[in-house]
Amino acid sequence: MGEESTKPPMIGIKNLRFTYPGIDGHPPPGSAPLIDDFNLSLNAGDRCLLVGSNGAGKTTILKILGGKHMVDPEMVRVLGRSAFHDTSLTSSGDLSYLGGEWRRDVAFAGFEVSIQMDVSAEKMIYGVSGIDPQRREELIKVLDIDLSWRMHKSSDGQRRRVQICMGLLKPFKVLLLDEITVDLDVLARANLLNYLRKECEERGATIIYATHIFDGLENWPTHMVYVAHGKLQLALPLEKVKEMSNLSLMRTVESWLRKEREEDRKRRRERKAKGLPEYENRGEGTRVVGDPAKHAVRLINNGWAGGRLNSTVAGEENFVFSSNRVLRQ
Ligand SMILES: Nc1ncnc2c1ncn2[C@@H]1O[C@H](COP(=O)(O)OP(=O)(O)OP(=O)(O)O)[C@@H](O)[C@H]1O
Repeated sequence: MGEESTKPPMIGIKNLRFTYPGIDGHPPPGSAPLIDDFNLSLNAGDRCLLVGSNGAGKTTILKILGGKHMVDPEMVRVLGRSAFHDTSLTSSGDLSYLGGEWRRDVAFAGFEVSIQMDVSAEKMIYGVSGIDPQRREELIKVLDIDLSWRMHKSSDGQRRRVQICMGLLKPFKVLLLDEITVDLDVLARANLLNYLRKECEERGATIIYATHIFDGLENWPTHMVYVAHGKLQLALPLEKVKEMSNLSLMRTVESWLRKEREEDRKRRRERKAKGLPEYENRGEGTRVVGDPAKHAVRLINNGWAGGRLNSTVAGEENFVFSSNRVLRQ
């Protein structure tokens, strides 16, 4: 992907290695990296499907690219810049990340807002300043948004359309989509996919889309990236994937995941036969602090910024939720 091009890639990942940090910002001792030896390069116009089984590391990779997790700036470049360190990438709208959370970090009324508050779709969408009115009208039409929808009373699909619209208002150069079309109806999803294809073909935008849903995607991507256990398994142009397999995209991915599961099972059986634990230690992102003989506390990195998550873990005692400087929402 892009090896033959002389232009710098829109997205460049080089020897990426990442472990979720413990409370002190360091990986838990003895843990294997969650993402390891990951390399990928994407050019303008590329539309890349990121596939893999649950827990493979897709969201983690997208969050790293979206500047939400800190890594060595040389490992991940977006538009030639480090997404974590160069916050102007996201504030300018050049880099847009759309994930499953009901939150948009667009500058609306000057701060991050929840998309579930008592406010109209119109206020949300028109509250973003510096937007080309023609682009805004087109997005409202593509996503078939009724501007009078009240966000706290909308359906999940309606709210999702507004969220997607807000994420696309600025003419992004790189768009990271973490399965956000699950709530959309068939028409909204098809229209959105067409719009995104057009953005790549006409404006040279680059998109990575992590998904488990292959409806309407048969000829949508230009590239396929398959990740398993945080490691890159395949990164190929779509036509190469089609040469390798005459199955549909969904069946092709299914066959990869089946093979992966069989290999996992075999590996676990072998580990067990050797008297080793079935599962390797990949690090939980938790760490015990204090004197265990007294009242040691297990600190949990829950991936949320401080004070934003009100939650308890039923049945667990001596647990303290905390956040970490190197993780952003
Ligand atoms: N904040 C966190 N701290 C520690 N570990 C985490 C954190 N978030 C995710 N993980 C772990 O990282 C691994 C990869 O998770 P990730 O969400 O990237 O997978 P995914 O491929 O997106 O999965 P899915 O298809 O289920 O969305 C999982 O084993 C998960 O438990």
